[in-house]
Amino acid sequence: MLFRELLEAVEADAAGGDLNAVVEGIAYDSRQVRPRFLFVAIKGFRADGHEYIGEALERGALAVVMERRVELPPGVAWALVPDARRALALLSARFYGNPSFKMKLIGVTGTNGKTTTTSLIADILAGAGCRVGLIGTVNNRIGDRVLPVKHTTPESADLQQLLHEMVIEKVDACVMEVSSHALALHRVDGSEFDLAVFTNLTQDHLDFHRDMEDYLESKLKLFKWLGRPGHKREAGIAVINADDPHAGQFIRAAGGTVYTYGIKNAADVRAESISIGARGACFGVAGKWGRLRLDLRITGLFNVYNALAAFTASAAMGVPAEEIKEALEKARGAPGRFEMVDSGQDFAVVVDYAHTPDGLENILKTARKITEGRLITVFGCGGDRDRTKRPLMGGIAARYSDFAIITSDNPRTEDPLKIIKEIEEGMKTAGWERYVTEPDRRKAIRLAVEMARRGDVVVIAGKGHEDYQIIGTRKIPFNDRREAAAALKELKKAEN
Ligand SMILES: CC(=O)N[C@H]1[C@@H](OP(=O)(O)OP(=O)(O)OC[C@H]2O[C@@H](n3ccc(=O)[nH]c3=O)[C@H](O)[C@@H]2O)O[C@H](CO)[C@@H](O)[C@@H]1O[C@H](C)C(=O)N[C@@H](C)C(=O)N[C@H](CCC(=O)O)C(=O)O
Ligand SMILES: Nc1ncnc2c1ncn2[C@@H]1O[C@H](COP(=O)(O)OP(=O)(O)OP(=O)(O)O)[C@@H](O)[C@H]1O
Ligand SMILES: N[C@H](CCC[C@H](N)C(=O)O)C(=O)O
Ligand SMILES: [Mg+2]
Repeated sequence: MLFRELLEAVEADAAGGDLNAVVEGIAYDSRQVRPRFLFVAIKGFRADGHEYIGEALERGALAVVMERRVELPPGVAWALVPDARRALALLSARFYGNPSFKMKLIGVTGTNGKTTTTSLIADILAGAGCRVGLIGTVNNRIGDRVLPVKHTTPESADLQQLLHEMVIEKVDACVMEVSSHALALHRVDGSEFDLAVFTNLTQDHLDFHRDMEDYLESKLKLFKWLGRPGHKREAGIAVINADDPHAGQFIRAAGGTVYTYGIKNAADVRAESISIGARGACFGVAGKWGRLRLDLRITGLFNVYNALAAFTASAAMGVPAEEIKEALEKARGAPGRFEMVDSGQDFAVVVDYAHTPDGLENILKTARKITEGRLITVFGCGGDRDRTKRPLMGGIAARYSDFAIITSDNPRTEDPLKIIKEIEEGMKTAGWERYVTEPDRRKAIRLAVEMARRGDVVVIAGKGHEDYQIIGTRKIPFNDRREAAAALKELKKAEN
């Protein structure tokens, strides 16, 4: 595509060089530049893409989009833009032919429940005969083809390329997780959503967002876009959790049609007569789309919310209630979310991805309901992430567990012992002493399994599906489910 045609997608302050240059690809990282590419220079948190323009040109870039003027060899096409991340998104959308216009695009945002809810919606739409794309934390999928992920929500250029591949592969609907980072950093600008779901807003990411207000503002963006004049889908749909204290703000922000779901407050779709069992949740759904009973294979009150969100979104898109029921009752949810590790032992071992105060509270409340003996919690907190959630999670573990083992999550570049100490503060504030610390996650899991007796429940929280542990800048293979299974196997050997 000609550079000048691409530029129609952005409001450039100035442009020059060979505007008729034919751009064959777009890169935001100099190391990914190939001959005849456009390089977009982003001033990041750690590095400044403008410093890498030289390297991009050496690799064959023929055009550069930048926020500040950098001397370029004559002839190289260029444009100056006020916000390079936004420009990257709009240029990429145009380069790939605005793929989001060619399918139904469903975005799910919220602190917790995005992966689970997107996977449920994807199952329902696939059951209804759609070819489905999925974008999120665990993996990206085009139909049955599974692709690896770097982020929950990809950088805009990667996202547009992926959506373009989905168009080629005749995807009817793409369901994607939209993280607050993505909204704040313009990764989904240029993607137009038909439907947006809000799950909940609780504390997380205060390392990145100034405060909760700033976190909320970024999530609201997804809803402000819906159904606005000029938006290609003037009839956008918003699906909102009526029980979240921020529901009103989302409802007011949303354009298009709003549907709410909930358990406590008045809502268009409500769950009633809920029973939470070890192997699943069972409840009635009543409201706008009639009345039916759901017998799910996933459990916990939070999964009742996720299922309600998926139900409401799919019903609003026209999937018949009976088809939704069939798909939801078969669904296994996302891997590493309340996943039981069962080797025939007489206590339960649950691996879960809870890594926020609210997530941990929910999972432990659910675990409590199925615990006859003691609830033993193994958890840590990620390094280089929101520090203020550490003592809160310590306090929550203290409130719901009979015993806790504080260990390492992904310490990244922080000192694991320092992270553990910050978690411990929460236990100390609660005046609770029934815990030990064990920075080696493998040993911590073994210890929990060795301690467990008949009727106990061991919850291993924080890493869920992750198959690695990030220590320093190294990513080493590590898998909670496999570690728990290995610990159980050893226990059996020792008993025989
Ligand atoms: C906080 C955050 O989201 N940071 C993202 C941001 O990084 P940054 O601004 O620090 O980038 P930088 O390293 O300063 O580099 C600036 C620019 O120079 C370029 N560069 C750099 C080096 C070089 O040799 N050449 C070059 O061109 C880089 O490609 C980049 O374009 O832009 C980068 C390029 O897209 C992202 O990779 C990076 O994600 C980092 C790695 C990250 O960990 N993000 C996490 C927190 C995240 O996004 N998480 C959310 C989910 C959270 C949740 O829901 O729980 C997600 O959506 O995954
Ligand atoms: N609706 C919910 N409300 C509160 N907690 C939830 C909810 N759904 C799931 N959880 C908890 O949060 C954990 C993460 O769930 P899930 O992966 O679906 O969320 P996510 O929003 O995709 O997380 P991430 O931001 O890391 O991508 C689960 O393992 C569970 O402990
Ligand atoms: N998307 C979240 C995942 C956190 C998972 C947890 N295991 C951790 O590493 O903190 C993040 O990047 O903050
Ligand atoms: Mg997720």
